[in-house]
Amino acid sequence: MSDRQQVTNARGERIAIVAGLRTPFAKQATAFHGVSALDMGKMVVNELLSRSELDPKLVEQLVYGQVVQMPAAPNIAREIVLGTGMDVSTDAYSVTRACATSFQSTVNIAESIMTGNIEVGIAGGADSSSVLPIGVSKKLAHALVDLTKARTFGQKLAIFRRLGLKDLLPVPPAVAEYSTGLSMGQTAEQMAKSHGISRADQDALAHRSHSLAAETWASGVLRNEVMVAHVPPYKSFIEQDNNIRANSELESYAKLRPVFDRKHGTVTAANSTPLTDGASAILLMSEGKAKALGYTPIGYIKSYAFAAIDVWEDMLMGPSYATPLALKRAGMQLEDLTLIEMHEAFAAQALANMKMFASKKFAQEKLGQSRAIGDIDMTRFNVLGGSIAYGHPFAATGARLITQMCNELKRRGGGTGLTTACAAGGLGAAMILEVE
Ligand SMILES: CC(=O)SCCNC(=O)CCNC(=O)[C@H](O)C(C)(C)COP(=O)(O)OP(=O)(O)OC[C@H]1O[C@@H](n2cnc3c(N)ncnc32)[C@H](O)[C@@H]1OP(=O)(O)O
Repeated sequence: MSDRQQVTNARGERIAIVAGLRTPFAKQATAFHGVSALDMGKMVVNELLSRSELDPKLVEQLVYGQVVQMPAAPNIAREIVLGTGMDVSTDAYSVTRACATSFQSTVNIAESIMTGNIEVGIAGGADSSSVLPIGVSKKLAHALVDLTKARTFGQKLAIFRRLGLKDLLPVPPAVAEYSTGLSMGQTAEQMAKSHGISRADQDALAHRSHSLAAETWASGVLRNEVMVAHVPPYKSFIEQDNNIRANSELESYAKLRPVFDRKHGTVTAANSTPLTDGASAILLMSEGKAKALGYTPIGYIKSYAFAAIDVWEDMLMGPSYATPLALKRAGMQLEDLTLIEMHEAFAAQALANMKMFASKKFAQEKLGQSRAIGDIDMTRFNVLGGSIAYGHPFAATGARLITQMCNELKRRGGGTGLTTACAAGGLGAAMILEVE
């Protein structure tokens, strides 16, 4: 089998990213408080269709994802189709790959186009940290099921007697690994310690992220890819990401106390992504269809790869495993890339991955290759700032990275760009995009 990946349909046409759009990203319980991921998903898909002036009937498939699932609407993709002006016959299904979910939905649509099953599709993802499926304790859930079977008052009373007061408390979903119980922040702490990532370096990366993102917003370039979101019940709107700190002082980062290891830790609110609400979407077509409909694509998918590693150690190291695969499949080396965009879950995680990109030892021992992935040139890395500043509505981030990369490459006159993300479950995603 060849290492190279042919990201085309049977006619040899590339997979075109015709347009990408997102809502502004808002910190938990701020502008999108009370607005579900589904509602944000509907907003962004509606606006994408309207801005693209595309007849919704032409969209043959919509693949969408949400990391924090809402039990009331488990197939968010189909609800988006039914809740927007889309044709009811548009096929729709939902996927999850934790923080790399919209990489996955993009690949699903791309693969549907590659096989010739469809010519036009929409991918994306949305998450809300403000509208959550707040659950009940295991004991209460057990009792509630038993109650439906109890016939007599005495049987019902006996079931209630099994419960203590604390069993009645609501249980919010944890941002933690199911199999290890470790929170993402604890994993970031673990990675900072095992890879010797200092607090100062983490704060400096976070500060860089905010400064670049603030400059990017000030330049106006994000207006093309970030919609103004009118927030139900339509008395307010949000037009810009609200986590970004313009003119923040690096000294103020150093003052914060670590969150996940209060005594010996280095991971703080400033060098972590915040809990965020937001949605994104991408319109994909075969190159021929895009041309026939008169669109100029913003980019094409050159290669992609997913990887999976252990969850007990270095769980957020996915980019260091997925990137070499995507590079190999594109027939490229890291230094050939015009730009690199890595999801910053935590500064410690991004810095540990950057360190492993440069490590020959890591390449030999973990990847079975003699050469390091490559040194990251900071003038090409997260040039518009990263997730620490923009925020990270889990399922929406991949599509943000892809769209932002295509548009930035275009502004620079074209080239190739890597987008990569770590994800819970020890997963990693990487996609190389080419722009003319
Ligand atoms: C694959 C993956 O992507 S894994 C990642 C998944 N995502 C996560 O796990 C989310 C991680 N993040 C979190 O859980 C939360 O954001 C936390 C726990 C780190 C912080 O939560 P909170 O304490 O609610 O953050 P909050 O925004 O209130 O900030 C705390 C303080 O730090 C301050 N602060 C935050 N950022 C900065 C900054 N850049 N500079 C200076 N001060 C800052 C805030 O102003 C606030 O100060 P105050 O208490 O005086 O008001």
